[in-house]
Amino acid sequence: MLQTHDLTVRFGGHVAVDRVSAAFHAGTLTAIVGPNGAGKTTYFNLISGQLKATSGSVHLEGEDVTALPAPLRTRRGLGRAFQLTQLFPRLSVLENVRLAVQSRHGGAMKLLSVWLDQRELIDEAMQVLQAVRLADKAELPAAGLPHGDQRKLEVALMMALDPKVYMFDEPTAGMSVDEVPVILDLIRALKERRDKTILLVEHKMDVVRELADRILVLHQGQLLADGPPAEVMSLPVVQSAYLGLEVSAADAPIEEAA
Ligand SMILES: Nc1ncnc2c1ncn2[C@@H]1O[C@H](COP(=O)(O)OP(=O)(O)OP(=O)(O)O)[C@@H](O)[C@H]1O
Repeated sequence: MLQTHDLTVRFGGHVAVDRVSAAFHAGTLTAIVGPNGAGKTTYFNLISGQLKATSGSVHLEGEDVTALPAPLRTRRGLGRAFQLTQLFPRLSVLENVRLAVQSRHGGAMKLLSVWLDQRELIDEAMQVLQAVRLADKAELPAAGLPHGDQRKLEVALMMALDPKVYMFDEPTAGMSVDEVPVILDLIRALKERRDKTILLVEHKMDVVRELADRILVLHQGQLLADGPPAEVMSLPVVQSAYLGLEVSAADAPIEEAA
């Protein structure tokens, strides 16, 4: 289980994420929605360790990981789609994914011969590339991929690490219409496995409605609503937030509105 407790970050006087408490369970896909600037990406950054919290905590499987830097949180099983800056741009697509597969296997592969190591790692990396439909671009340098393919590569790298918690931040943004279903199918397949905790920041409400077991609404850094999709989306306070009307979590507590 992943938990945030009163998670908060301030940038000067601005509180971008404001005492957000929530728990995320394996087998559940939670969509995090909210208007632009609501704090969704910042909340992700606090969970993954890209940003240091001003106060509050993040727990993974009962362990307090709040003080851990991002790479150590990754090792504990928190998977955040890689940013392009974290790739090896001159290495091929396949090499990048192979390195991610290798880092997941860690010491376990040492027992095998070097040749077997390489063969198995490459086979596994190719399977991941097939899943995201990038196998035909395996030999190209990562930096040369068009935008949609780079987004697929980000997902491929996360899959190669096979974390306990998958965090997708607008995974289909900037993709062409024929590429979007590839990523959505993958997320659907992950969900069907029932053993992964999936967090999805997504603006497209049709995607959210189809995939989410639960919706968490952020508004001005605060948790405005948290619950099953139909229930949450029908709340007047949520509709107001989406229409951009003046509203705050304090004006309409979720308990009263539900
Ligand atoms: N490093 C930073 N320094 C200062 N302000 C920041 C920083 N990161 C985020 N913010 C501010 O925090 C607020 C929340 O931003 P965030 O990107 O998390 O929103 P979001 O909900 O993901 O928005 P969008 O849907 O547009 O991506 C915004 O007002 C943003 O300007």
